[in-house]
Order: sequence, then C-alpha cells, then structure tokens
Amino acid sequence: MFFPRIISKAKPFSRSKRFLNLRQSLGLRSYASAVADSFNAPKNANGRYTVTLIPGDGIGPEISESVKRIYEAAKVPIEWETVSVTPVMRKGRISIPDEALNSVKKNTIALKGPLATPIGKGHVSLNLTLRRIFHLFANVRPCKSIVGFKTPYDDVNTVLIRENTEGEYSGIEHTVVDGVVQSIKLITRDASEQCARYAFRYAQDIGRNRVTAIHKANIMKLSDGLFLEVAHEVSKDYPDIKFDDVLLDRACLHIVQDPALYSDTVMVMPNLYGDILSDMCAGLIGGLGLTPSANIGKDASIFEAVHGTAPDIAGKDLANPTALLLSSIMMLRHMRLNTYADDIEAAVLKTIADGKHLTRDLANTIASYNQSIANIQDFTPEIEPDSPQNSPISYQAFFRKLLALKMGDQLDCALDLMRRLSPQNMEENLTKLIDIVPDLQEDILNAVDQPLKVKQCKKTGRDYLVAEYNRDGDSTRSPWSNEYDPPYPEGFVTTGKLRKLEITANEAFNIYREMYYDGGYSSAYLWEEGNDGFAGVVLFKKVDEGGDKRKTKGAWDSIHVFSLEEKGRKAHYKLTSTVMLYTITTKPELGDLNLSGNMTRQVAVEYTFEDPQAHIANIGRIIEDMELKMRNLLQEVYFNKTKDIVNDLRSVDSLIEANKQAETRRELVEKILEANRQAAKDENRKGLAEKILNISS
Ligand SMILES: NC(=O)C1=CN([C@@H]2O[C@H](COP(=O)(O)OP(=O)(O)OC[C@H]3O[C@@H](n4cnc5c(N)ncnc54)[C@H](O)[C@@H]3O)[C@@H](O)[C@H]2O)C=CC1
Ligand SMILES: O=C(O)CCC(=O)C(=O)O
Repeated sequence: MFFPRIISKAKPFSRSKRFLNLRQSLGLRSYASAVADSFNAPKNANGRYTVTLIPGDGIGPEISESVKRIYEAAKVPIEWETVSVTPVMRKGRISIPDEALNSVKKNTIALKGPLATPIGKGHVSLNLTLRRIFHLFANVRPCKSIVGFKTPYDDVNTVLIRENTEGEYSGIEHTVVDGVVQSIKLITRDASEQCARYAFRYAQDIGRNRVTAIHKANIMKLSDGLFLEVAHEVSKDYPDIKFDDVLLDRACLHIVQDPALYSDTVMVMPNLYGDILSDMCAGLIGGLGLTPSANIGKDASIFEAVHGTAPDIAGKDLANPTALLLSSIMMLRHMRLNTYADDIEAAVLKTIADGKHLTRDLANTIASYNQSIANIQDFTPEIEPDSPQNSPISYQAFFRKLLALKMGDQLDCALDLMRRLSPQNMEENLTKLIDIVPDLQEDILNAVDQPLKVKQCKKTGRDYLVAEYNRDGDSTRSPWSNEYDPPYPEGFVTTGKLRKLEITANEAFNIYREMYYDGGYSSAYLWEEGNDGFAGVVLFKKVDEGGDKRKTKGAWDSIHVFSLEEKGRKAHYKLTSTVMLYTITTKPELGDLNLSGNMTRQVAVEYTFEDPQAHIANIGRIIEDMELKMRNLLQEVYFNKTKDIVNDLRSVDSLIEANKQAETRRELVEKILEANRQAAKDENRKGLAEKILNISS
C-alpha cells in the first residue's frame, strides 16, 4: 500500500452529467425496404429528391399531413409532389388520372395513403390498379412487437412478402349463368419467380437464412402448386438459405400460438394469403395503426400502410399515423437516406414505448383501460389544454411529443459513435461530430473523455495535464501555480483550505506516478460541492514514443473522478475511473497493428477518517487498487484475447503433427491405465491366494 496519510480539509463535488447520458436501449429494429430494384432517381434542382405523395381517402389526408410535418422537422431532403387519384374514365373504364401516373413514373417513388374501394359494386380497386400499372411485383410487410407496448404477444417479428399483381386479385370475374359466378385465380411462372427471387434476396439483406412458402397446394394443386414449385426451384440458387413450406391454415395456427416460430424466416405467398395474414399479424402487435408496407417494382416503388381508409374514425383526429410513418421509413431506406430513417424510427418507437402518449387504437388494447386513461390525462394538460378529460390523445399531440424526443436521440447516437471510435483520433472525431450537430456541442463535450494534453506551467516550469476540469474556454489552470494560461481572470480557481489540499494531492500523486509510471505526467484538481465533502479528479498520462528500434508506440491516459461525503467519522467515497489505452506497432516483420480502446469502471467505498487530511490518503488507496485492477483487465482484454484469437485462427505447429502428438499422448495414457488396472488385478489375485493359504494352513 503506497498512500501515506497527508494533510488538509475537504468539501464535496460530483461530475455526473455523463452518467446521466447512458443510452437506454430500446432494442431498435429496422423497417428495411428493398434490396435490389433500388432507387436511383437524381436529386432535383434544389438538391432534394422529389417524391410523389398520394394522400388518399378517409384518414389518408390526416396521416399524410403528420408524415409531412415530421419530415419537415427532421429536415429530410425530400420535396413532395402531391397528386390526387380521384378516379377518371379512360377508354370506358375507371382509372387513375394521368397526372398521378406521370408523377410516379417520373419520380419512381411514392408514398401513398389508403384508397377506398366500393364493396360488391362500383369501380375497380385503384390500389390494385396502381400495383398492376407499375408492376409492383412484391409487397413487403414486416410486423414486429413494439418494445414497451404491451400486447398478449411480445415476440412477434414476422416478415411477409406477398405476390402483388395476380392470384385471387387478378380481377378476372364473370357471371356464368344467373346465380353462378366465376373468379379466376391467375398464377404465372414469371410473377411467382420474380416474387420468390425477391423474397430470397430480401432474406439475405436482412440477415435471415430461411424462406418459407405459404400456400394451399393441397387443394389448389395447379395454381398454388405452380407457385410452390417455382419457389422451390428458385431456392436452389440460394444454397445458403433454407427453404421450407407450410400450409396457410397451419401457418395461421402456428403464428397465433407461438409467433417466434416465424421470426427467423421470410414468408412468401400468393396475393390473397398475404393480405389476410398480414392483418392477422398486425392484430398481434397492437393493430393496423402500426404496420407498414412497401410495394416494390422494377421501375417504381410505392410505400403505404397495410391498413385501409378507416372510415369509422376518419376526420375525428383519432387515426394513428405510425403505420404510414413506418412505411415512409422503409421508403427512406430504399432511397438510402438511412440516417433520417434511423432518427425518425427511434423517435416513434420511443414515443410508443414511453406508453404515456398513445393514440386511441393503442390505448384501448393495453391491459388496463383505466391506466391508459390516467396516462393520457397525465399528458393532456401539457399539450392540449382544451381537450375534454378522458379523450384520447390526438395525433398532433403524439407527434409534438415525438419531436421533443428527437434531440435526446441524437445525443445518444453521438455518444454511441464516439465510444466506438479510436481514442487516438478523438479530437478530430469530436470536431467533425460537432460540425454535424453544433447544438449538441456542450452536451457532447461534457459527456466524452478526451485524451489528456500536456502543458507547461509558465510560472513554475513544471508540466501539468489538461482536461475539461481545469479548462475554461481556451485557458487552462496549472495545479502548480493555480493560474490560468492565457490569463483568464473570471476562471474558477480553488481557494483556501481546499487549495492547500489540492497542492498536497498533486505532490502525493506525483510520487505515486514516479512509482508506477516511470515517467509520464500527473495532475490533481479539486473543487467544492455541497456541505459535507468535496470532489476532484486525478489524471495520469504516459506516452511511449517507441524509439527507432522498437517501433512500438503507446499511450496510457487515466482519469479518476471522485466525490466524497462525510458522515460522522466515516466518509463515503465514489470513484469513476476511465483508462484510455492505445498501442501501435509498425514493424516490417509484423506489419501494422493498432489496438486502441477505453474502459470505465466505478467503485464506492466507505473508510473511517481521523481528520480531513486523511481523505487524500484514502482516495489514493482507492485509485491505486482501481488502476491495478484496470491494468490487469486491459492486459487480459488486449493481449490475452488477441493471443486467443490468433491461436484459434492459426496453429503455431502443423495441425497434422499436433494431432499425431495428441494421439500418441492418448495411447500412452491408455497403456498406463491398462498397466495399472492389470497391476490392481494381480494384487487382488495375490491377496486372494494368500488368504486361501492362510485359511488352509
Ligand atoms: N391499401 C389500401 O389502400 C387499402 C384500402 N382498403 C380500403 O379501405 C376501406 C376500409 O376498409 P376496412 O375494411 O374498414 O379496413 P381498415 O383498415 O380501413 O380499418 C379496419 C379497422 O382498423 C382501424 N384502423 C385502420 N387504420 C387505422 C389507423 N391508422 N389508426 C387507427 N385505427 C385504424 C379502423 O378504424 C377499423 O376499425 C375499404 O374501402 C377498403 O377497400 C383496405 C385495405 C388496404
Ligand atoms: O384495394 C383495396 O381496397 C384493398 C387493397 C388490399 O388488399 C391491400 O392493400 O391490402
């Protein structure tokens, strides 16, 4: 134990902001869109992409408006070209206006609200017309449980691809004779193949290694039989992906009994089955308000929610815009605008997981209705003072909340990114990151530990370490002189008894540095906080430039932030230590090797103390233990792990030789055991013979 007892007085502190920023993982998931047949339209004169927007009927205009507002707030580089698809007569048939068709053709991408189709009479489905005109051969419908939103199932993660242009939806129907009608289910090899191929490529893209065809080929032997046969043929081109098939009715049973059975596969199926099965899956995760879809074609793709026009709630400000928003996220990924997609996706999922601000469709499905009302009331006064009590929250309120969450997510992302980047280039990485999100500068700088810098004290000529704790603007405070360089009269300085303790701490840790670091630098800074303790930071830095021969460079930075609180004769110490380590080897015989990383550990300890001076000795002991532990851990992680990995990858000796030696060892051991067994038997025999002789004599 190195630390002696030293002098001085104490007061409290804490540097806690960075720990408040720890990421609360929601288990974010991806609404991926399309792999191939992807988007390559150019940007327009304003440097943005033009996307056709078809607001649609019923709730369509309301939810489209929500998406537009979110996009505006998120500064997504998209300009909407809004077109109407109010049907027109063309060549004696109801169809879609040219303006809408030309817009989709030109932009090759569209976001579409739902379109109403009269039941049993009236015009053909404009939804199906669009799919057929643009040959949108595959309809991708992912459906995943939303973390934090409780439904009877919490493990739904299905991906379903529906053939989108034919099957039962071919629209070929006629009356044979009065009272007898015929509807033709058209299945072609071409459309089945295109859809099946897309399913395999999609599985590859999202990292699933199973594709399951859903069918009724036991009954519809020719039509579903052809679909299944083609899927089976296509599977041969994807040997890494397992292919299986399940009857539709059985698949429905399986999914409602245990949806996890289908969470590793991409289901592919004829048109009608996909329509029905996707609504069923939507029901498992909370309803149609949550499920998106992508209609993928070769020359254009149209993104739309799975749901319809919801006439029962249209115009009442009750529609959940999430499904259309998630469809638009699939669209952004299709356009490779992934950052915007990630941002918006994280915000919407967080809002739902938060559970307090749900639209009525979701609030009504959670276990306790009373509880949902309580949550809604809780939120209502803040957002909508005019809303009648107990009324469901409107989508406007929902999205205001969503946008408020966005900034926090950016910070989480930024910190997450910084943790993954090499500490060597920390400064450069920070500068670039802050350029991207200047509003977060202060938060990021507060939260990220930067490599320590060495500076010389102008007054004493002694070196000291610079960190955020002794920096104010561009000026830094020397622990030796307590002065700022360049001078900064408003800068914080430690005064009185605490300053005396700071001087003692610097001398003490300087001795510690000499003992453990063989050179390097150390500094300690203290500050007052609260009434019953104080706080501070102890810094060490050692750089090894390698020298001409060794060609191995390295640096160790340790930052120990502590706080203490006195309780009678006892003091409660909290320490958070971060070590940043990097080693670089450049040897001709080894090539370049760069190992860098950082590690943070925390500890809380209670010690008795006779007088305030004892705190420095106690803190010294805690830091000493912690540094030793972290040094050993780093050795384990950096070097032993590297050794293990290398050994696992390639053996030092020939494996044939090693196996031979192992075989010889095994034979030898077997022979020794056999010899022992024989000796034991002989011993028994001898014993028995002696016994018999004894008895007989
Ligand atoms: N792709 C499309 O454009 C589609 C259009 N339709 C058309 O929509 C019309 C209505 O069809 P329905 O059978 O009533 O199905 P629907 O999907 O419109 O509504 C079914 C139920 O889900 C609720 N719902 C749907 N979307 C919701 C949302 N975003 N937020 C909250 N609740 C939501 C509705 O209130 C209703 O109770 C029909 O004309 C149909 O042909 C139906 C499905 C797809
Ligand atoms: O056009 C319609 O009304 C129905 C469309 C449909 O089946 C769907 O998008 O799921």
